[in-house]
Amino acid sequence: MKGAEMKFFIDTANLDEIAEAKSWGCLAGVTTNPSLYAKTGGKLEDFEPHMVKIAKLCEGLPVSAESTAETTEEMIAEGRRLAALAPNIVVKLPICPEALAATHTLAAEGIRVNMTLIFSAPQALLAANAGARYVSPFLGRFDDVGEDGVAQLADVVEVIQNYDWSGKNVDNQVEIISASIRTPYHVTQAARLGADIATVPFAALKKCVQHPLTDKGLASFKADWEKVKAAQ
Ligand SMILES: O=C(CO)[C@@H](O)[C@H](O)[C@H](O)[C@H](O)COP(=O)(O)O
Repeated sequence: MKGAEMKFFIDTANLDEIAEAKSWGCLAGVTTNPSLYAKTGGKLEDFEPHMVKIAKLCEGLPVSAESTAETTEEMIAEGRRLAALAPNIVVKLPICPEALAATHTLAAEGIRVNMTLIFSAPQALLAANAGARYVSPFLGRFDDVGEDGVAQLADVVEVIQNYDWSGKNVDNQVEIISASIRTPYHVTQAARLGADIATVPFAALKKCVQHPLTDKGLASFKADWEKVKAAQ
């Protein structure tokens, strides 16, 4: 089923970047991961309070907080703890057998799970069947190894949109978050394929706003307006 729009999430744990992107009026969510949290310079004990800050800043919007647990039991415990931090926290788990089992339990409790590190359609199908609310296929990392990330995303979009996921999670739907987005080209391709969401790092988001011809056009509008003013 096609979504009403393609939503923009920001892929960062940096509060200033999130606040600025939110001020643009087109932000629909936030995704974070351990590497993005590490980039903020945050300490281990500040991780959960930091996620609460993001969740408050983006009240009502889904904010993915990633678990670093390794066993199913630990993932369930951490998932419950993260989900209890704020109503808009989505528990992010990397696909593996332990995480599928944890997703099944968490989804049955009404907790939203975003299954990440998806690199194939079967992985996405397994995640959705286990109860994931979101699946996150990666684009850029395919390009890094000389493969076609867009073609892989096309497979994921097609197979997920082939089915009705009612009864699998609390919202009865699975949304595809295109992740590892590096460029405006990736955003265009994600939208062309009908992915529900593109989660975009702040630098790439800014590149999506800019275009050299926009800058050129603006400069000439300004110059011409100065001429109008000077002629008064
Ligand atoms: O999985 C999600 C969103 O659900 C992302 O946060 C994901 O972790 C990131 O897009 C990637 O890890 C970023 O990867 P990259 O820019 O290093 O390729």
